[in-house]
Amino acid sequence: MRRNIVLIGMMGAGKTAIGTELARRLSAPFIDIDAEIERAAAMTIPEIFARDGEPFFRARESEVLARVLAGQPAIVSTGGGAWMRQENRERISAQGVSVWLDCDLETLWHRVKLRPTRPLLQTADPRGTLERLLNERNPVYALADIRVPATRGCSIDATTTRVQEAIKAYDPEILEKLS
Ligand SMILES: Nc1ncnc2c1ncn2[C@@H]1O[C@H](COP(=O)(O)OP(=O)(O)O)[C@@H](O)[C@H]1O
Ligand SMILES: O=C(O)C1=C[C@@H](OP(=O)(O)O)[C@@H](O)[C@H](O)C1
Ligand SMILES: [Mg+2]
Repeated sequence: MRRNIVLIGMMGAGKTAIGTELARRLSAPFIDIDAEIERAAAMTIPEIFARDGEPFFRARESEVLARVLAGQPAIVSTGGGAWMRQENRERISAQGVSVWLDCDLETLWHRVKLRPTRPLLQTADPRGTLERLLNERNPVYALADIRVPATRGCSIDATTTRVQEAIKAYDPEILEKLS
């Protein structure tokens, strides 16, 4: 049954911020998959990448996502790479509505450049890495049920309103299941 709202998109697109605000407005549970992984591992995401590597992180990410999607209906914010795995996409599509926060490179870079919390960007050329990932991932993000533009001009508030309206147009019943 499709009963979760699942935010997908690049690092810095606003999945955590918009998910938090959407859940507040709907009085619905909010779950951030990265935060759940950190809680379960009692380590931060950079620590998990440094100690156990990306394949280990991806395996934990899929496990946590499956558990969360099967739990109470919720607003779920994924990490940017979660949607890249087919098994994750299939689970999300079976148990929720996927919402892609589509954001341009300049905006993403502006938001993530000062934060050391994203291990994939700890490279010699982080902006180039972000651009490469964006170009690789955008065609896959485009498979989402709903696309919402999330560029620099739109505040968290305005983007959340757009997400709400897009979900209402796509499947009004899912909002009822959440509240
Ligand atoms: N629409 C927006 N307008 C302004 N700032 C935003 C917007 N969306 C996100 N941010 C800010 O950008 C940063 C990254 O957002 P975050 O929600 O962590 O992105 P993600 O979870 O997709 O990586 C945060 O500091 C957040 O407050
Ligand atoms: O894009 C990615 O592969 C990742 C995005 C991060 O989450 P955010 O998208 O919330 O930054 C986090 O899961 C990890 O650093 C990997
Ligand atoms: Mg996030």
